[in-house]
Amino acid sequence: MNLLIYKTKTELLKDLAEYIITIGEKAIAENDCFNFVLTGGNSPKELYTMLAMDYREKLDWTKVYFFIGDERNVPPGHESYNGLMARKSILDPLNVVADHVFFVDTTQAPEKAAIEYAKEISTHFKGADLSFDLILLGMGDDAHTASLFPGTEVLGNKDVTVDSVYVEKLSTYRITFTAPLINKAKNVAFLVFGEAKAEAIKHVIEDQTKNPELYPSQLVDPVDGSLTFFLDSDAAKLLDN
Ligand SMILES: O=C1O[C@H](COP(=O)(O)O)[C@@H](O)[C@H](O)[C@H]1O
Repeated sequence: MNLLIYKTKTELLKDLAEYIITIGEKAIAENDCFNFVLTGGNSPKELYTMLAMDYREKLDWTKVYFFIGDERNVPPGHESYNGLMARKSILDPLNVVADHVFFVDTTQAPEKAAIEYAKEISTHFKGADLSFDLILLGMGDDAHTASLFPGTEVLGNKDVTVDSVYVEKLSTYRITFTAPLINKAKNVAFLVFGEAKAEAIKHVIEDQTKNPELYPSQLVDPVDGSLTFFLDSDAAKLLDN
């Protein structure tokens, strides 16, 4: 596990953008494409805008395939739809073509949407291992990541797939990568900033006895890949070192 702590969010985002470009270049050099999973929520918006503006000449974006690690069960045009945020902040500004974007079809029932999304991913990987080049993750202040929320059934899903989950405290369904699918990735990076996440991050990184039912981000532990936490000093303020 790599732990990177930055004084400011701006320094963090710049370094994370460069890390993404490095991984993208390597993937394209090796396989002629970069399979990149985006995180949702608020935290990545500035990063995505930065990639689309300041890094548009730094990578061959026509070779990138974009996925989303979790989705809210709202129509695709809804302001809470993670894919819409991605569209506005990075995909449209980079003129990414439709067949390089894999988003969850929430016009279907959540169970069906999850099954269809898993199928689309499998088809894209043409029967090979479902190992993304990079999965970017955020984390909520309750230590959820993707839509792996505390106390939910999906935490026990051992399949390398996409699942639907009812999140009681939000009274809604979500569609999410399972932990085993995340853990297949070649690289996983957490983007976490702000004081509100300090306590959760302390549990996720430092707890000797893991309790993923309470802190689901503890489930993230790539089998063969790298795991890097990009934190600002506020999110890292309760860490021992
Ligand atoms: O609901 C979600 O929350 C997490 C964290 O979001 P943030 O707004 O605190 O950055 C996010 O990683 C996930 O993709 C999203 O659906």
